[in-house]
Parts: sequence; structure tokens; C-alpha cells
Amino acid sequence: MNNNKKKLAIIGAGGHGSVAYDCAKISLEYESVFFLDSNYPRKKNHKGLPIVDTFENFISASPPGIDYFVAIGDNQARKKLCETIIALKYPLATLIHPQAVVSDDVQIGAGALIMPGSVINTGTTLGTGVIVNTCASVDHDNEISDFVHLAPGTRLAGGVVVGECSMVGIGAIVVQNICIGSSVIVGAGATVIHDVEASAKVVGTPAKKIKS
Ligand SMILES: CC(=O)SCCNC(=O)CCNC(=O)[C@H](O)C(C)(C)COP(=O)(O)OP(=O)(O)OC[C@H]1O[C@@H](n2cnc3c(N)ncnc32)[C@H](O)[C@@H]1OP(=O)(O)O
Repeated sequence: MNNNKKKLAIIGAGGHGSVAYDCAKISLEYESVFFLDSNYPRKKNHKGLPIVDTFENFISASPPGIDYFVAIGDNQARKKLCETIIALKYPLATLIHPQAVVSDDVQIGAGALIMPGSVINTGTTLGTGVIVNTCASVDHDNEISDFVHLAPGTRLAGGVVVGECSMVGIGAIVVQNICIGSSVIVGAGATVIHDVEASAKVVGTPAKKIKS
């Protein structure tokens, strides 16, 4: 880590917090990193770093010079905290692993996490708080809305649209020009060949709706 005085508060000391820290560490952007977690003070460290407070307590003291990253996998919970930070006008960090391949015209929203091995192709936009997880492949001209999670190994062809807070499960495939609505769950390993309506849960090959 270099000494440019930036500090990063990672909110959420769980598995997602661990990988976010890995990403922050390797990006060399931060002088120091610490966690905020709702289990504080019962839990006081994670990955060898201190958990210094709960998010609510810490943010109410509004210390200066800190970037925030919300490391919570649940899309709705991540949305809520990111929106709180944005409303308070604190900086929301975007973490991009150096071993991700991101085309130079890709637009990436604040609070996004781009994990190693992922490939994001030209013309794609990623909204606020999006997770592009390990080895996900997002091809050209995709529109990935705010607080979407593309799980490890997902493969999205060209021109795919994914609505806010949707989750595309591990290893799922989405063919070209498909529109997935908001708050959708695409099951692990699914193959999506038709548009998916908002709030649906779809599984299988080809993907079909199951009861929510
Ligand atoms: C780094 C990380 O860990 S990131 C996290 C990555 N995790 C994921 O991608 C998880 C994705 N989640 C899934 O695939 C889940 O199985 C879900 C969300 C699709 C469904 O979960 P639930 O709503 O709990 O459904 P439930 O387990 O009750 O299954 C309902 C039915 O769908 C079937 N089903 C569930 N998931 C799948 C799937 N991925 N593919 C095919 N069928 C499935 C079940 O077999 C069951 O069928 P049945 O009624 O004939 O017995």
C-alpha cells in the first residue's frame, strides 16, 4: 500500500468483505483499510484488520478523508447502504481488480466491485453498486443497472440488459439482446434465452420461471 493518505472503510466483514479487501489491497490505492460491521463490538477483527465500529455509529461521527465500500452481497441491503452514503455526500469507492479486463469505454458506477478474471467488453455500462464477480464475462453493449450481482462465471452475450437489484447466479448464461427485469433471480447454471419479467425467479436450461 502506498502513502497517499486515503483510507478505506469496508462495510461488511464477511466473505464479500474479504474479497473486497483483496481487491483494495492489490489496487494499491489505499494507505489503510478497516472494516465496519454490525457485529461490532462482539467481533473486532477480520482478515487481520480491525473492525472499528458499526456503520451507523461510525458514519454519524462523519470523520473526514475516508472512502466507503459496501461489501454486502444482498442487493437490496447493498442498495440501502450505498444510497445512505451517497445522500450524505461521502465518497463511495469503486474497486477494480487489476486482473479484470475492462474495455476503455466501459462506464462503471460508484461502489462497483469488478473481480479478477472478469472481462467487460466495449460499450457496456455498469450502474452503482454492481458486482461483477470472479471470471464473469460481460460482452459488448450490455446495460447492467444499479445493484445487480453477476455471480462468478456468468456469461452475458452482447446487448443484454439487466434491471436493478437482479442477481444472475453462478455459471448462468444469457444469450444476446435479452432483457432481464428488475429484482430477478437467475438460478445457478441457467441458460436464459427469453426476456425475464421483473421479480421473477428462473432456473434451468432453457430458463423457466419457478415460484418466488
Ligand atoms: C462468491 C459467491 O458465493 S456468489 C453467490 C453465488 N450463488 C448463486 O449463484 C446461487 C444461485 N441460487 C440458486 O440457484 C437457487 O437455487 C435459487 C435462488 C434459484 C432458488 O432457490 P430457492 O428459491 O430456495 O428454491 P429451492 O431450492 O426451493 O428450489 C425450488 C425448485 O427449483 C429447483 N432449482 C433451484 N435452483 C435451481 C437451479 N439453479 N437450477 C435448476 N433447478 C433449480 C429445485 O430443484 C426445486 O425444484 P423442485 O420443486 O422440483 O424440487
